[in-house]
Amino acid sequence: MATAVSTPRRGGTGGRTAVAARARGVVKAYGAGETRVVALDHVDVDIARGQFTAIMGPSGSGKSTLMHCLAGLDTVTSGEIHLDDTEITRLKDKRLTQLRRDRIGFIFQAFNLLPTLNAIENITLPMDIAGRKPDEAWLRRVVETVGLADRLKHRPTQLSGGQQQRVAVARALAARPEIIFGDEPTGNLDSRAGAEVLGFLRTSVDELGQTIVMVTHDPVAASYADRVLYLADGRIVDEMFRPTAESVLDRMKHFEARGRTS
Ligand SMILES: Nc1ncnc2c1ncn2[C@@H]1O[C@H](COP(=O)(O)OP(=O)(O)OP(=O)(O)O)[C@@H](O)[C@H]1O
Repeated sequence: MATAVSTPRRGGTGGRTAVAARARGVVKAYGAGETRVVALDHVDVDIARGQFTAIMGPSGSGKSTLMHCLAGLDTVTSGEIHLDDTEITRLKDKRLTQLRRDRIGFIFQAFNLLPTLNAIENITLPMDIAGRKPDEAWLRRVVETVGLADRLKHRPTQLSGGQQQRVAVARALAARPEIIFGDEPTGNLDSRAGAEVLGFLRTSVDELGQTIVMVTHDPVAASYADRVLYLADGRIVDEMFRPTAESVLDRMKHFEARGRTS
């Protein structure tokens, strides 16, 4: 398959499009001449609002590049990316920085917490920097959703890895971004702590209406998503809805076997 798109429509989404982000004809090439690498090769994709989407594929297939382009962290070589009605591929640096700050949340493999700040200070830091006052009721709900209510005064070193990543999840959720991007958010966690964080991401989609896009290698992590996109050689080659760990693993084996015979 060449595309993973749906028709944008409105209604029941508070006036926003039902597609939170979309890519059309996106090409991303690094280098030039003999060292040119095409990381994304004409990718078309729609990311549905209020859904949890996982991006999978072999190492080097373009997962991180796609996430970075969708999130405005990297520029595209050609093609368009829209966040709701904003074409981010047209924005100058300053506007793009503002857009990332105001409309997008990030969770990375490294928790990226400031060691001198306690949990609640880390959670509200991006809003403090932006000069925005947190919505207290929302903040309480987020903190309760990720199970941190009794850990708010703890510094990162006083928290387990799983708890630190929950702080990072709460930090991403606190500003109510339109979309959260996660790059292997459970990559540094043991399976129990990883399951907890994934459970909270799932809850934030189901109960808080959050839109999440997550890059992962892990079929168990992908099984928390509503939809899995498969990349190979910079193209979207398949997608799966309502995945289970078994069905994702089966699909991965299929691609690996095909990769060996092609
Ligand atoms: N800054 C860069 N300069 C040159 N090539 C790059 C750069 N970033 C990525 N690439 C290349 O683009 C391709 C896609 O890389 P990308 O990191 O998106 O893959 P990935 O699927 O996320 O891989 P992994 O699972 O190993 O993290 C790879 O061939 C990679 O070597």
